[in-house]
Amino acid sequence: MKVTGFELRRIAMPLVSPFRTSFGVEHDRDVLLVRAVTEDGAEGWGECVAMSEPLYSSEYVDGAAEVIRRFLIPAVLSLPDADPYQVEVPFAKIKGHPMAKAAVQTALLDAKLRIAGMPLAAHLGAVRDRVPAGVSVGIMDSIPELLEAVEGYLAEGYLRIKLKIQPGWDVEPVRAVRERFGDILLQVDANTAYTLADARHLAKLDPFELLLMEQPLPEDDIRGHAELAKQVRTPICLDESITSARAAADAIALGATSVVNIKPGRVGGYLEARRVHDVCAANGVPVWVGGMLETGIGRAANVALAALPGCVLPGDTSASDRYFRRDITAPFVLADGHLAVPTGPGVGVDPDPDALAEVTTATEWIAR
Ligand SMILES: O=C(O)CCC(=O)N[C@@H](C(=O)O)c1ccccc1
Repeated sequence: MKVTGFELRRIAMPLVSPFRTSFGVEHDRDVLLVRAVTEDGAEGWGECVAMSEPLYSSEYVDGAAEVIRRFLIPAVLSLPDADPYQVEVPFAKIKGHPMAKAAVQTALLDAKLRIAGMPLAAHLGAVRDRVPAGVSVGIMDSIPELLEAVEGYLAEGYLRIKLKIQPGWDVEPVRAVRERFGDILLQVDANTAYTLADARHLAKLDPFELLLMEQPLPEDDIRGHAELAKQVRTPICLDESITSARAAADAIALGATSVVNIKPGRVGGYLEARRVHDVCAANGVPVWVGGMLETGIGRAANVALAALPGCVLPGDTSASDRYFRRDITAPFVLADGHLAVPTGPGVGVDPDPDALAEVTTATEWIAR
């Protein structure tokens, strides 16, 4: 597949409500989209999930744009065949920047699959035509406000609730939700906010029968998570720590995780995400697909990934209106608590030109 060039397009997507985590509050998304254009006029889209600031991981959107512009696109254009599998060779020589790499690789994968007329879900090995939807609920100013938000999401049909937690907002909110809503599927996400010294406190979550406790400790504290797993009954799920299939194998072998959140942007793309899925499946470790507040482009690809056999828990694949008043693609809409897996070639959705124009803040074309 010959690529004539790439478009880097920045869009500003206001969130329907502020989204607060242990590392900050998001009011809008400054998203970088990558569009690959091939010689015969086909195109493919990739969404970079890096946030505006390096708070979830070391990447941030301006930095990702620079790495894509200076290093990743030249690496692709230097290849005789801009194949998404083959770009992993020159990309491996560039250290880090998985979200930037994922955006470029996904644009190439989308183009290749559109040309072949193959849906991404089929290419990845999907076994379902719809996936159960979970929803992520941010840290709130009060417990009544939290209960109102959870009640609304359950009324919409979400099948799993994930509560963001941090020191000072953990046991009480979980207790309140469990007492109010009974035995719903419920889990928590700490985004690295605790240390091993908090083990006894985190064990206070055990009576609430949570599905999992996500990333309680810093992303590089694998030993700490293995130690914590011996002190709490709630299953540990890693997110930020799982940067590759090898990292997943190591964390599993060391007893640091018993569930894995797969995020393609965090591991460098959907091809490595499938490898993480396969390593976890080989070890009997359940996985689910996390989210980074994606637009319909990234959301479509995540829903395809969530249809793989090992994805046995509802993911953070929520409906578009969880975050956006108007998505740049046809909105993903909850149906009986599920999202339909796109059936079109590639990621299976296209940006609506008018919606895209409305939110575009910058665009640049980078050619051979
Ligand atoms: O539904 C979604 O897309 C968001 C799910 C979610 O909570 N993402 C969290 C996370 O740490 O997993 C996040 C929020 C903000 C920024 C980055 C990540």
